[in-house]
Amino acid sequence: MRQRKRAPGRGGKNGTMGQHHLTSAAADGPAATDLSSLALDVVARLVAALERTPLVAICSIDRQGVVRFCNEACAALCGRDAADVVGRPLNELFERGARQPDYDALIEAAWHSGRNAPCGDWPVHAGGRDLWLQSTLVPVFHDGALAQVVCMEVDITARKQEEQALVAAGSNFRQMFLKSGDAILLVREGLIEEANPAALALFRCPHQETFVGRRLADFSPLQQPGGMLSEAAALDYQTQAHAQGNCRYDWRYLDCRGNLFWAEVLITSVTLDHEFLFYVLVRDISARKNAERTLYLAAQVFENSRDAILLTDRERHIIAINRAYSEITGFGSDEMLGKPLSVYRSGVEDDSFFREVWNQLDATDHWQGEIWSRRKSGELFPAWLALTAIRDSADHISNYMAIVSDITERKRSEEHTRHLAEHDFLTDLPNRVLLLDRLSLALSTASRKGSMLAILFLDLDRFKHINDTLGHQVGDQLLKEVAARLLKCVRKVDTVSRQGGDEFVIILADIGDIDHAAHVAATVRAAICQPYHIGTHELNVSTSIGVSIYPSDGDDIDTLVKNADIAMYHAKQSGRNNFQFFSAAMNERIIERATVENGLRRALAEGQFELAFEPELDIASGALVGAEALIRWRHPELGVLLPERFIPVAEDAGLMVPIGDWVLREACRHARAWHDEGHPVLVAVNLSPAQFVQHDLVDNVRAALEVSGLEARYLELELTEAIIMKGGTGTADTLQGLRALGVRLSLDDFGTGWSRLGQLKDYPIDKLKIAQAFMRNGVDTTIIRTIIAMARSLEMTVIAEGVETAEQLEFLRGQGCDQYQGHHAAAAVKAIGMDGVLH
Ligand SMILES: Nc1nc2c(ncn2[C@@H]2O[C@H](COP(=O)(O)OP(=O)(O)OP(=O)(O)O)[C@@H](O)[C@H]2O)c(=O)[nH]1
Repeated sequence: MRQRKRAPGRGGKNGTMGQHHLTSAAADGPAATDLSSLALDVVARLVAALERTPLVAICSIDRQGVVRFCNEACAALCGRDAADVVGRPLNELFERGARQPDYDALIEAAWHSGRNAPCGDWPVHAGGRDLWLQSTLVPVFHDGALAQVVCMEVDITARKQEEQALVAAGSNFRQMFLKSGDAILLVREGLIEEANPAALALFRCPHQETFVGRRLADFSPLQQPGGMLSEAAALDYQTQAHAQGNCRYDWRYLDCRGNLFWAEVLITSVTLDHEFLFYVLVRDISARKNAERTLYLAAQVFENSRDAILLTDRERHIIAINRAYSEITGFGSDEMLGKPLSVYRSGVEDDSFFREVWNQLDATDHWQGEIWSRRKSGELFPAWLALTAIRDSADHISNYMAIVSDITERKRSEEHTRHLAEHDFLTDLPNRVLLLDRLSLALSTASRKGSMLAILFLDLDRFKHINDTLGHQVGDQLLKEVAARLLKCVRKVDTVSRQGGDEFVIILADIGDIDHAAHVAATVRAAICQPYHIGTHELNVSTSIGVSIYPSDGDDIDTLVKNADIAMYHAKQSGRNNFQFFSAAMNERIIERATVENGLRRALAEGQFELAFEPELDIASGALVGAEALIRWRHPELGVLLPERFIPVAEDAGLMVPIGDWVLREACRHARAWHDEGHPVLVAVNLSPAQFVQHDLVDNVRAALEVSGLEARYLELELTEAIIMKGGTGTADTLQGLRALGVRLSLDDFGTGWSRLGQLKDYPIDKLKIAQAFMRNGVDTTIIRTIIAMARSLEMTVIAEGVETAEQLEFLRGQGCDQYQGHHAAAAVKAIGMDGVLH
């Protein structure tokens, strides 16, 4: 047995107390003498092992509780040398606090019973540390008597701490499990083992038992929204969780009341004692899913809307456009985003329009209306624009949304529908509805302007006969052709409508006088009478027309139409193929005009016109210097008619050119005859405006001179101021052309209409005729004086018309007037026997 030197302690005399004690115990025991040296050696080794074992702290105490032996581990546990431990009370080395009495009782029991005390865990303060010790008390006998109690202490502090930590952790997790807002389920071998209160609430299950023992798949619909079977999908996720430790996914569950809800699931795979568990965390995300769905739907609506949608920021800069916007306008996102909304205005509506729009939008958050929009190609299209202001949570406008609907088609179809409603299907003329509308407009315009309008009511004559003999189809074609002809007879401002059947109504807007209406009625009648070629048929048809005039025949629509209808009935009664005015007086006037017009044509052909001559005398010498040719119509029934009776009709009927031509030739012929008789007198011929606009006036004058053999200087052409005022370069050219022939030009009726006296000197005028008006009612001396002075300064001859008295003549003479004409001149000519010259 190896001996080790040890420092002497209070409890020992020579070195290691334990060795000494045990050795002595072995040497002193009754069996010691019997032990062989081998046995002694074994005991010694065991004692040494006990003394040095680090696992168990061993000490022994005497009946007073004082330590008599301790091994190295025990000394280390006390934080002292072994020598310092031996001799100290055990309770001083290992303080057991409140449980000390229990421990003391155990020791006492051991001493009394001589039996081992049960092993126990004790919290102990030793060596300055708090420890957990597992203590065992073993009584040791010596010579049959209980000599010591051996205390064996195993330091279990680390294990105890671990156990406590585990308990603490377990408690925390439990708390978390119970109080978690998320549903947590523990699944063992595919079956739910436990569910927390949040799970019960989420799945609306009344008890744990509803869950326990069931599969999670029992709380899912058969299929998930993606179409997969729930069971197969769940298995997939579990496999993933096994492989990766956990797996997160969205899932559609079915609660205990049969309602579906969305959840986010975190499934964690846990392995415990070779068993697989799933820790399933279920969080209700219905609200999020709904929001996602709403967002998704909003995005879908935005993108798939057939209307163009455009979003702007608060400053009205474009931040998004949808596909339809690009399709409708042709503008892509790259061209639109970031640009101000105003850049894409069509330009049709002005700034003030859009100011109003934005004012209303900012006030009420909405505006909608029709505008013109422009495509990238530049094409304009009608659009319905709906603007909405979008507000943030603080109620401030954060964005604007514009929805632009292309309403081109709608407009077109509305237009088409309206057209169908307002037009006659056969002729496409306005029908009665549109006619009344137009008539109402025309009437209010006429009433405002104080003008006249006419209504022509037409009905084809014996149209039924065509239908009956040739069939409706031919009748229809005829009606179409009639419509086309009617349109050609009127101006754009007039309206031609079909009332139905073979009746048509024409509105002639803003007519100057009833002659205009009569003229159109006559033109229409003539146009309808022209033969029609329909298929193989040549047809002749006539029409009867009734005319009413606003305001004289009525001032409202119904009266005017009714009266035109009555007038049309009269036309039918009067033998058809004619027109009648509603008012008898007008009818008479129109009939007279028609009679005159027809008579004029005959008069030209039959030579019923004559010329009378009014002499023109030189004031100074009293000599006959010329004669003005004046036309007369020797009417077979009415006798001699003065120009006032027939010239206006001739002008309207376009007869002034042939009549004027006749006058010109006849006057030249007369003048030449006077010359041949030895009277070199000048002849004056009035030109009408109609002649003046003729291109061949100069040629006609030349021809008249040539045919008659009259020298040009003896022909004087009288123009009116109106002719010169109306004329442009054409007038000046014609005047120059006439002047070049050598004829003289005089200005008739001077002083009544001339507004630009300055122009006078630009025209080759030889003579001014002071208007007769200045001679009537006494003499307007100022004007006559002015005209004479002006003629003088322009070196023109001046002649006064309508001179009736010697006083007038004297006045003119006093003013230096050159010539005169009128009754006084005629009388003078008679007196000197010259009147015969002019016949
Ligand atoms: N082809 C054709 N005929 C029509 C249409 N609408 C009405 N009619 C016929 O037009 C004819 C009109 O006849 P009326 O105006 O009454 O008599 P009319 O034969 O013209 O004789 P008067 O008017 O007295 O001169 C009738 O025979 C109708 O059947 C149509 O759309 N097409």
